Amino acid sequence: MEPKTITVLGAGSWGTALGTVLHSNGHRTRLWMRSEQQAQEMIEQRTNQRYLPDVQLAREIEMMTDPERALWKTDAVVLAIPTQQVRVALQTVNPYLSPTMLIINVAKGIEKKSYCRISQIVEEEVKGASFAVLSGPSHAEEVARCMPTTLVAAARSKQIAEYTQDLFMNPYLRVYTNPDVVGVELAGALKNVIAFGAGIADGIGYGDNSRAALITRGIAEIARLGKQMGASLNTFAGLAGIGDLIVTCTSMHSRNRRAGILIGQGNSLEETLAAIGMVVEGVFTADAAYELALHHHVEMPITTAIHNLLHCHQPVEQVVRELMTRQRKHEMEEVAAGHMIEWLEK
Ligand SMILES: NC(=O)c1ccc[n+]([C@@H]2O[C@H](COP(=O)([O-])OP(=O)(O)OC[C@H]3O[C@@H](n4cnc5c(N)ncnc54)[C@H](O)[C@@H]3O)[C@@H](O)[C@H]2O)c1
Ligand SMILES: O=P(O)(O)OC[C@H](O)CO
Repeated sequence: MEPKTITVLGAGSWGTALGTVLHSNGHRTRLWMRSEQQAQEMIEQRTNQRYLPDVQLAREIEMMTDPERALWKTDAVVLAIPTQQVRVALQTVNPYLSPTMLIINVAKGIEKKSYCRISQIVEEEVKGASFAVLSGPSHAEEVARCMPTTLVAAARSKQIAEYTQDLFMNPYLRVYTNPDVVGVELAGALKNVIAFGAGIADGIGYGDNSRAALITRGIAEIARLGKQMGASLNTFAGLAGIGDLIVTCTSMHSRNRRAGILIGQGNSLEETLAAIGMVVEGVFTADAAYELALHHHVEMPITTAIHNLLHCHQPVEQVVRELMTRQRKHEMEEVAAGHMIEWLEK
């Protein structure tokens, strides 16, 4: 691929890490951020001390706060902004976007109140924009250190998915394509809620059995909602689905898991978010996920439990007891629905 000009909106941990990837792939890379002070520090120190310390940033990566300069003749715009801020950020830069620019979202969440996925926010805010989503098991701390990582680039058009794949793919970052935008977006957003729950279980002092249960039953309920919303079930068995859920439920890099651990240890939500100091998407998406489940008449017991814990202030012990003592169930949906599988009479 010919070198392109790429603007990353948001210089947190993920935006900065992806900036290093794009630069090492030979693209002209610009990082746009709100804070003049942060931009100056990054220009002078060639590091992102707050969000990704100890990672050296190449001299050629440009840091800036002026949206007009950041978006001047750019080929693609990477949205690396926390979900709840994406709309306002797009409104800020909108006058400088052009219809030829591809918008690639890398944030993982669902907007509160509107219950919009990011592709829907982009559709509303930037009419006619081409869109792709890049997701999968990928902690910034490892990608920025060139540790082998796999991702999924999803777009409705094969050409856009492959263009996104080519922009990011390199010997340490392997990117697959997928046509299922809805599935990839939902998988990335909803796994954060489950990972927050897995962290809570760890914080309480529960063991590996509990974590495995949350991962397995977590992907089952994510896929159930996804299917109802038109996603492909295969997506949930892939990198953006079970792959990302595994890494987020098990890694000490995970902001969602670490936040859950602090809650499980008895800290308040306020203390927890302040201690993490970066976005904990699962906390903000839990609400929207709960509402979507209600709207689509889909059972999502773990997500509901997290929602109740966060918003109905139910004590953790009560939430766990309620989850474990629900009505007994079949594991397979087909059996639960009375289809397939012949049981022996005795
Ligand atoms: N960190 C990771 O490893 C990782 C990996 C994959 C996906 N993601 C996703 O990427 C998104 C960003 O996560 P992160 O970890 O980089 O978050 P972060 O908390 O490290 O950084 C967020 C950045 O966005 C900036 N920001 C917030 N509101 C803004 C606005 N209105 N305009 C401009 N900038 C704004 C903040 O100043 C900050 O620099 C999240 O949705 C997250 O789920 C993160
Ligand atoms: O650190 P987290 O929990 O926000 O997760 C980051 C990525 O989504 C992992 O793939």
